[in-house]
Parts: sequence; structure tokens; C-alpha cells
Amino acid sequence: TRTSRPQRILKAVQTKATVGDPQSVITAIDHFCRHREWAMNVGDEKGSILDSVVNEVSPVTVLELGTYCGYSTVRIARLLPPGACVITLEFNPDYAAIARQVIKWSGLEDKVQLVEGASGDWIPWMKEHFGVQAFDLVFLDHWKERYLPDTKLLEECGLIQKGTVLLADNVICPGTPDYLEYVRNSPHYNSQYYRSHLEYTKAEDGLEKSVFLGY
Ligand SMILES: Nc1ncc2ncn(CCCCCNC(=O)c3cc(-c4ccc(F)cc4)cc(O)c3O)c2n1
Ligand SMILES: [Mg+2]
Repeated sequence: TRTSRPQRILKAVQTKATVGDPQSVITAIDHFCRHREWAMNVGDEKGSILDSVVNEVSPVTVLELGTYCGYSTVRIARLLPPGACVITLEFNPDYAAIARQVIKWSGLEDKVQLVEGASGDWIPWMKEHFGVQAFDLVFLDHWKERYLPDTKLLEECGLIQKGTVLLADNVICPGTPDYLEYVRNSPHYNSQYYRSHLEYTKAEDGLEKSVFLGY
């Protein structure tokens, strides 16, 4: 049967990128998705905003919700200092299998913990299973209708503390209206919108950065 799009993305990485060179992996995926087949990676334009937030926060512990092919996982992990790590959750086992290989090709497997499963099932176990106290940065890029319930779940589980930064993809396209309303109106968050475009297109999209102010 035909290969899947994630399999074709992995092939582009394995033919165009250099093992151990995360930037070449990022460039290979962006080139493939801009010139061959669109795919739902955060992309180069929003990816630069993601980079700037990671550099600003310099997180020790990152949670990514929605791995897909590992493009944003590689973007984040390549900027982390030794000892820091990103835990990334992926629901779809086929995507997870591809992402593991993309992360390995980039040479960043020591900074990444890829967990297969649904966010709602795994978040309550984060402290116990991974010894996480709280996350310094959470990148939300999974089911858009899960952004709000999972944010509330992270709060309830004590995984968000004063200073934790939430960075949400796709707040315009496909859109996460209930999440936006919550973080923008809550007295416990300081929120700002980074206007950009839907990956590899001219459509408007953006990232919402929300800093938890404490209770
Ligand atoms: N709970 C849980 N836990 C863990 C999980 N892991 C995966 N999932 C399921 C997530 C499935 C993929 C999520 N991402 C998107 O849907 C997405 C879509 C577009 C897009 C598409 C078509 C258009 F015309 C325009 C824009 C663009 C983006 O940048 C997107 O990120 C999970 N769920
Ligand atoms: Mg996205």
C-alpha cells in the first residue's frame, strides 16, 4: 500500500538531513512541506517564535502535547542545555514511530522522552512516573478541543506553578476559542498573542503565550 505522509517526511529527513544535525532535520522537513506536501508541523515562521520563547524561558522541564513527526520536538530539544528535557505525548502510534526516528536522526534522543498515549490519561501520572515537580514550559499542539481541559488538568495536578509558560499553537487556525477566552480572561495568567501564519501558507494563525501568575 501507499506510504503515509509521515513516512514520506521521514524519508525526506533520511535523504536530505545529516545525522546529528538538528537544523538540517528542521530544514529538510520545512522544504518538503513547503514544496512537496503540506503537513501540520508548527513550521518555520511560527517555529522561530517557538525558538524565541524557549530561549527566553530556558526551561529545564518541557511538556509537549502532540508530537506528530517530531518537528517541534526537535526545535525545542536542540535549544535545551544538558540536563534539560522535553516530555512529548503522542496519541497515534504510527506518528510516534516516525517521530522516534526523526528525533534519533537529529541526535537529540537523550533530551526527549516520547510517551504514547492521550494527554488526559497521562497528565495525572506525570509527577509519579517521571518525577516532574512542575513544567517550566508547556507547548500545546494536540487536539484543539483538549487545550482547555488539559490546562485545567495540569493546574489541578499541580504541574503548573508561578512562572510556568503555556505556548499554544493554532489559536486562530483551526482555532481554540474556549482556551483563548480562558487564558485571556483569567486573573491567574498574563497572555499575549504572537500573530503569524498557518504553517507553509498565507492564512492567519498565531501562538498564544500565557504566563501563570500563581494563585
Ligand atoms: N489528547 C491528545 N493527547 C495526545 C495527542 N497526540 C496527538 N493527539 C491528537 C492531535 C492530532 C493533531 C493535532 N493538530 C492539529 O489538528 C493541527 C491541525 C492543523 C490544520 C489542519 C488542517 C487545516 F486546514 C488547517 C490547520 C494545523 C496544526 O498546526 C495542527 O496542530 C493527541 N490528543
Ligand atoms: Mg499545530
